[in-house]
Amino acid sequence: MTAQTVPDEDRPAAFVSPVDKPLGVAVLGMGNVGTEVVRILQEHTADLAARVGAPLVLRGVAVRDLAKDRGIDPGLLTTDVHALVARDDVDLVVEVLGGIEPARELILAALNAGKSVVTANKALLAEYTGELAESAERHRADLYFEAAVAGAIPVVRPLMQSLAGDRVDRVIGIVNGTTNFILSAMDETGADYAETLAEAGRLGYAEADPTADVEGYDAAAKAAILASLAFHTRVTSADVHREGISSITAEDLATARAFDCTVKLLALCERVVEDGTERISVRVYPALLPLSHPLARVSGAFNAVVVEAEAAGQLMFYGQGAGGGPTASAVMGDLVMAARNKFFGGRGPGESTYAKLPIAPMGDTPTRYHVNMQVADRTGVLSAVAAEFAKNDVSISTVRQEGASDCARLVVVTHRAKESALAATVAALSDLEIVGAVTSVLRLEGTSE
Ligand SMILES: NC(=O)C1=CN([C@@H]2O[C@H](COP(=O)(O)OP(=O)(O)OC[C@H]3O[C@@H](n4cnc5c(N)ncnc54)[C@H](O)[C@@H]3O)[C@@H](O)[C@H]2O)C=CC1
Ligand SMILES: N[C@@H](CC=O)C(=O)O
Ligand code: NA
Repeated sequence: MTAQTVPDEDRPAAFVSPVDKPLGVAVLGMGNVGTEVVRILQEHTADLAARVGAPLVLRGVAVRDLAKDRGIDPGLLTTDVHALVARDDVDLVVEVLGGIEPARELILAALNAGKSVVTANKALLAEYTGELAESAERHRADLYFEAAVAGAIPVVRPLMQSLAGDRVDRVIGIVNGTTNFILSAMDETGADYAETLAEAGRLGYAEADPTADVEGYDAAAKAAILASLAFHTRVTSADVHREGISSITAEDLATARAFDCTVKLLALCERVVEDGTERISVRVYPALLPLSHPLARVSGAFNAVVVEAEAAGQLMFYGQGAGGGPTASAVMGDLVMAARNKFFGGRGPGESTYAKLPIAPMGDTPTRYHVNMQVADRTGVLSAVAAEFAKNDVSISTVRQEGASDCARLVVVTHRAKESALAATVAALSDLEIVGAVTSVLRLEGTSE
């Protein structure tokens, strides 16, 4: 397939370039995402040229193994990733290698040479956006990363551009496809945790090291990116409270169902105003969600992000958040935008961190809780348990008891309380002679109480 140039007569007069120079693209990495990016670049050459205003020409693809048949001209493949980025005929770099190094130094090398970069690398962005954005700014290049959060779903661009004139108060999302795939399968079919995780790997959803998915690191990186954009404040992974799904049991899912809820791994980014002081809370954990909540119906590898803004109200973004094709769709959207900017001159909006809001410690974060306990079924148990909640100023919403004798199960659902108050309550309950064990504590999100 040959690159096509848009005829001048088909372009608005202001956009006719005197030099119809093609734009050179380097793709770094040919795994799940890179393979799809290369396919789209090669199969949709004419459409892309028309949308950019100039042909996009693939100059090379960095791989680790030259011998592997990848269905493209082997002359495009190279293991010398640094030399590929440095080529004079490369104007735009797509980084889909993953990991911190060499991705970081390659992106910096590209930006320092004035080349625009599109990356899907949330792990890198959640640590180094500051350094990368500064280099992009200094060298008048674009740094785009729609694919880094919720794959194909447009959420970075809406936060950065569409909502630039509004005030975002809250972002709550399911932003990890692998864990949503696992939790949905465990909930809907009682599927086995380990087998479902392996299937997520086969389908191209899981990270190279799936610990990043199941322990919440991937969602925490995405939460850091979302919070930075939403609150105009630099937030890194270290600022995010993180818990994964590896401790979620079939019993937790059954309890959730008994309360008309399900369990989802949520990323929550909130503006918290207390005594006139504004802070932000950014956290990732598995939580109960009422089945009536729109995020409760998001199943499989799908992602969804709900944004609440002062003037816009509630917005919901939904779609495929993982997999080679959906992620490549977001990469290609960014690539077309970055290429248009290169061709016509100008840049897209860059990082905005002017607000510099402080991060609220997790202990100060208020939410609701389901506290599951094993108790003795004796007179006075309920009042003793209730007294510990009251002592710590944690108000009880409902109590449910199942079973009898020494292995009765008590589930206490609270109203909103601070994490530190709940932790003190749980410690006190565990010391009570009538409480055998506090078997699980799950947060309850998405209710108005
Ligand atoms: N797979 C998905 O659903 C999504 C992935 N992402 C991100 O996209 C990036 C790529 O993800 P995948 O394609 O799934 O990963 P992958 O592991 O399938 O592909 C990465 C490829 O880069 C190659 N590579 C790594 N270092 C290299 C080096 N120094 N030189 C040459 N080749 C090198 C690897 O051999 C591998 O083929 C990651 O940052 C990931 O977090 C983002 C959103 C969704
Ligand atoms: N491993 C990630 C891939 C997309 O970001 C996920 O499962 O969501
Ligand atoms: Na996205």
